[in-house]
Amino acid sequence: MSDDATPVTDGGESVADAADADPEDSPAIRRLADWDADRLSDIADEHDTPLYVTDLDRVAENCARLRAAFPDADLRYAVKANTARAVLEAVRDAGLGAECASAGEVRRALDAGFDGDDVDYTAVNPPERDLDAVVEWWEDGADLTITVGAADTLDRLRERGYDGRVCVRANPGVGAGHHEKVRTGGAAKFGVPAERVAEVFASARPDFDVVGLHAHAGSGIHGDEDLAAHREFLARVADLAGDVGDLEYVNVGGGIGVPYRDDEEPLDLDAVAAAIREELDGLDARLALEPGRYVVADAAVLLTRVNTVKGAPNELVAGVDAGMTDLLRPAMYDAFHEIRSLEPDSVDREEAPVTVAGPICESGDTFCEGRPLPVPERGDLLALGNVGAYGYEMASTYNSRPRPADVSLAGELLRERESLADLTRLER
Ligand SMILES: Cc1ncc(COP(=O)(O)O)c(C=O)c1O
Ligand SMILES: N[C@@H](CCCC[NH3+])C(=O)O
Repeated sequence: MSDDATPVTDGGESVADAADADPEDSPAIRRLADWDADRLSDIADEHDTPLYVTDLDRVAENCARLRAAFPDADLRYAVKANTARAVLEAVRDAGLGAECASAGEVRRALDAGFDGDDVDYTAVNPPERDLDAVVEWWEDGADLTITVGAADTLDRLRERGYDGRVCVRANPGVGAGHHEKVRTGGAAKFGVPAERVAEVFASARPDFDVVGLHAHAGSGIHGDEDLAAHREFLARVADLAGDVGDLEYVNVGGGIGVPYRDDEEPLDLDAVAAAIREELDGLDARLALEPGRYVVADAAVLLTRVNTVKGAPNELVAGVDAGMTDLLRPAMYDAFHEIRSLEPDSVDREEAPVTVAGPICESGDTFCEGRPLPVPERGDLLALGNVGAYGYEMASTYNSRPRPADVSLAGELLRERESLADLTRLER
């Protein structure tokens, strides 16, 4: 990496704000047990459940720790992880840019005040209307970068008269991440195959301002096996960057994982940074990263109330008012989320294996099966941890369930609860 690399956003006041969050003092992970049960209970009483509660200060702290570990890198928050405007503003104030997966995310980023030149649009098989919109905003002065993963996309940009900044996404053939469905590095739909990268760069250079090489291994990289795969990914990216040369930056994507279980240790960010530096050593280009999960995962909890308790002591089922429509990750990836009873007397209750299940008509609508928890009672308030990333964002209205509300820990309404009327608003 070049020594004169500079942060993507001017240091200025906003970076100082993130530094105010004091990365030294902020723990590497905020455990579910660290949330103030009384505060969460009050918020649930006021706003009802199911309810996301988001700690915007924690978002700033996470940004500050990233900045401390990668002082010279272009950091672009992957907006898809959590698009709440207040979250985007916290990230912007912390001095990070925005990485966007669609025209909709680009619009959200611009509306949240990101400068156009701090915005990347990662165009994966981009729909016509997304390209139309993004090129229009570029013509209107948003000097964004479009990350392109296919020669076809370059042609479609040429047809639209776009000659702005382009970053070419390579598929280095190796992926990493918490589940096969989120390992993008080797999946054919993403990026230009390694053997065609040089050719695509050569064809793009006369027509666009080609600024970078991009690759993304996958999401939720955590644990030794993943880190080893990520190393291999980085080595391949470095080779490709060496082959194409003359780059402003090499973007190694997102993917920094967080621990979801209480007994898992958080990643050592400095070690991750050192591995990246080692593998990319000698390249005359800035480093760019686009973390999503790391910024927001532990900044939110999902509150839900028990409405049904049934079953024999050894097969207790706690029926709750949140379901896979509010938090899809357990149903989709068998993802583990900690569950904590927020009832003051729960510490005095016996523990038993409990299945926590939602109101949806599928057996997959289960947050845990037979997990040791204090014996639940109807009306109990439960919290699910680490839901800030890909929690609310993957919520749906399946079974005609309105999406939940999202409230900041300070009590500000970030996203209203959907109403029954909202469910039919688009019908004609
Ligand atoms: C291109 C790209 N960049 C960044 C990210 C963010 O990943 P994560 O939230 O794991 O950091 C993703 C999601 O996997 C992605 O697809
Ligand atoms: N939605 C996934 C992450 C996908 C990342 C986007 N490429 C999850 O919840 O883990």
